[in-house]
Amino acid sequence: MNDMKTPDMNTPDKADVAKTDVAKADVTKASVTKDTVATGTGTGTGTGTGTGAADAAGEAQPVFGVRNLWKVFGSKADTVPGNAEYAGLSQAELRTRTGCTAAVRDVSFDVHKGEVFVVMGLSGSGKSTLVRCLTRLIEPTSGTLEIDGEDVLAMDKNRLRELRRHRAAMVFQHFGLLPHRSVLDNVAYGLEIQGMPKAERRERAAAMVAKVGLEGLEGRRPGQLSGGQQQRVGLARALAADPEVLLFDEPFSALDPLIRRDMQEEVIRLHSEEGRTMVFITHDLSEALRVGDRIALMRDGEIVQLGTPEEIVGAPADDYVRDFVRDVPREQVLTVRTAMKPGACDASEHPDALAPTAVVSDAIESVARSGRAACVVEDGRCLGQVDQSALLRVVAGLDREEVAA
Ligand SMILES: Nc1ncnc2c1ncn2[C@@H]1O[C@H](COP(=O)(O)OP(=O)(O)OP(=O)(O)O)[C@@H](O)[C@H]1O
Repeated sequence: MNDMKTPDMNTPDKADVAKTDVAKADVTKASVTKDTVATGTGTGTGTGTGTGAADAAGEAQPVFGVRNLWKVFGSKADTVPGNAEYAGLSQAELRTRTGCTAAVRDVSFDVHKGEVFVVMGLSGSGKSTLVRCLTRLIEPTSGTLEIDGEDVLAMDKNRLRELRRHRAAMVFQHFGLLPHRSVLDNVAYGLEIQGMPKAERRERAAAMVAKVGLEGLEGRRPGQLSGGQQQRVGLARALAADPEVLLFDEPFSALDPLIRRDMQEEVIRLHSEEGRTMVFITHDLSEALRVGDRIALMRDGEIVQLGTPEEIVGAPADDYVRDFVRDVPREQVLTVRTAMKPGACDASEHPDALAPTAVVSDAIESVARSGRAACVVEDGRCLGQVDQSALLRVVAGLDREEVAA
C-alpha cells in the first residue's frame, strides 16, 4: 500500500526537489502520531503554531546549547571563522580563496529536552559534520558547545568517553553490529564495555530487544536478520546504555520504504513512551516532517530555517525553503490553530469542537460532514472558528491578511 515517493534530498537538483511527493496518507499519520507525542511528553515548539504550552518548559532546559559553531576543513581552517572578508563567499569561492571547506558555518541553536530535533539538508550541506561536532567525534573549529550547561569543548578524554557512552549515543546508518555475536550479545556489548556484570547486562539487553520488537530473535546472528531488524538491534544497543540523547545519523536511509516507515514509527513510539531527546539527521523531507518536533534546514553549512514542521511548511524563510516544501500537502501539516479565525464564540457547548493541534485535513472532514463552521477548543475554552473558506485558504497557501486585503 505504500506508494510513498521519498523526497530524496541527496540530489542537489532543484528539478528533483520539485518532484518531491509526500503522499497524503504519510503525513496525516505523522501529524496524528506527533500530536500524541507532543502532548504526552511536553515536546514541540510551536511559536504560536504548534504545541504552545509544552514549549516554555522545553525551552527552559536545553540539552545541547550551540553558539556560533564552525567546522572548517583545511590547513588554514582557523583563519575562516569570523573573518569578514570570507563571510559572503560561497563554498566554492571560499575553497578557491583559502583551500578550506566550511562544513558548518556560524550555527547557533538549542536542542530542547524531550524533543526530536531533525537536521535536514541536501548531501554536503553539513548535517553529519554538525551532529558529529556535538560529541566532538569531529572537533569544532570555533564556537561554544554545552550539554546540560557543561562545556563540551573543555571535556578531557575520559569525560568525552563518558559523554559518548552514557549521555549522547549515536545510532549509525551502518549498524556496526558484530557479525559473530548473537543479537542479545550485540545489544549487551556496550554494557560489557561499561563493565556491567554479565547477568545484569543480559537482562537489560533482553529488555531492550523486546522493546524494539525483536523478542524471539535473541539468539540469531546479524547475518540472519533483515536490514530493518538489524537497524532495530542497533537501536536496542544504543537504548541499552540509557543515554540522555540519541543521535541518529541517517539511520534508515539504507532501508526499503516499507521497513523505513516501520522504523520511523518505532522512533515515534519510543519517543512517546520515553520522552527521550533525539537528534535525527535526514535528507528526506517526509521523514523530517514525520518524526521531527523541530527541523533545522541546512544549506552550505548554515541553518537557513529552524522551526516546527508547520512553520517550515507554512512560513518558509526564503525561496530555497519554499522550493523544498512546495509539494508537501499543506493540509496534512498545518493545524487548525493556524487556519482558524480567532475569537471565542458565545455558545456554552461545542459539540463539533476541534483541538487546535488537529491538522487541517481532519478539520475539512469534520466541517464537510456537519456543513457548518467548527469551534477550536482548548481546555474547554473556545479559541476561534474554522469554516470552509478558512480551510480552503490554508490549502491554497493564502494567509489571512492576503485574503482580508
Ligand atoms: N574530512 C573532511 N575533509 C574535508 N572536507 C570534508 C570532510 N568531511 C566533510 N567534508 C565536507 O564538508 C561538507 C559537509 O559534509 P557533511 O558530510 O557534513 O554533509 P552532509 O550534509 O552530512 O552530507 P551527506 O548527506 O551526503 O552525508 C561537504 O562539502 C564535505 O565534502
